[in-house]
Amino acid sequence: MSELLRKYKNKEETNGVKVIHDVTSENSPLEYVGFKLMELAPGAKYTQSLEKEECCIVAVSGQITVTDGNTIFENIGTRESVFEKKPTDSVYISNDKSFEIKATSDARVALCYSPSTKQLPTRLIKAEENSVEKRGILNNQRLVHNILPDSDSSANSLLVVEVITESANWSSYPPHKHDQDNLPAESFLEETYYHELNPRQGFVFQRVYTDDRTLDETMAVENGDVVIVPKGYHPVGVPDGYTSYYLNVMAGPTRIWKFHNDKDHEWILNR
Ligand SMILES: O=C(O)C[C@@H](O)[C@H](O)C(=O)CO
Repeated sequence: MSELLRKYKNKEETNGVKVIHDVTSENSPLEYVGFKLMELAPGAKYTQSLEKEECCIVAVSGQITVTDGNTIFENIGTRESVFEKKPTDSVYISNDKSFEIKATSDARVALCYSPSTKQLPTRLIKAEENSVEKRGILNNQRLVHNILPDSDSSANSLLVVEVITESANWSSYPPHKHDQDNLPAESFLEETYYHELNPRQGFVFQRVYTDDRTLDETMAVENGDVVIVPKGYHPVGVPDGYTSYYLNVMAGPTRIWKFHNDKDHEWILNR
């Protein structure tokens, strides 16, 4: 199996907390992006003391209460399923701070990390503050919820976005990459994809490839899987009958999303 694909595995529960995914710089090729996906039973608590990394806590589904020890955000999270197709609440916590998450219902929570040294204020990113975009035409249509876009200076490095792609459509398409630290032409951003499918037995295909094809992997991605994109183009194709959701975390040396389309496929934009 590809080293870029992390399968969903039903993990053992410790005090109501299941850590389903834990992508770190120690166990992946990523330097700038860390990603954790947890399932919490009602009443379960997860605490963490951040060192030199910032964290964006996304209430993927269900409700949670989050505190950094000073401020408390109670019962945040707006949906029971990502397929309600509405934005959710998130909390930004800066490096060298601690936080506690308490589930107030069954909850799925994403923790998005990136190295950081400059302290910034804790911030509740309310669902209604997400900018919502409809992108694409024909069979390339998707719905985007911008949680932490580069236009929002609440974070030092993290960029966080959700994408819903309808049945028989493509997203992250035409294929684009952001793996050269060469602004203003292109930025270097690593990326993770956390995928969900509706109905849940579905799958999508995600290809990760470079121009010279020294990296060229096409993965069958199922509900709950994570795909790691250290570099290269990374399009997603969704089969007929299934709706795709993914949560992207991006980070790199400069907090700008400046991508480069694969020239061979850019023509699809001009139909
Ligand atoms: O527009 C899309 O289809 C979503 C992608 O841009 C996705 O967020 C990504 O690949 C970011 O680099």
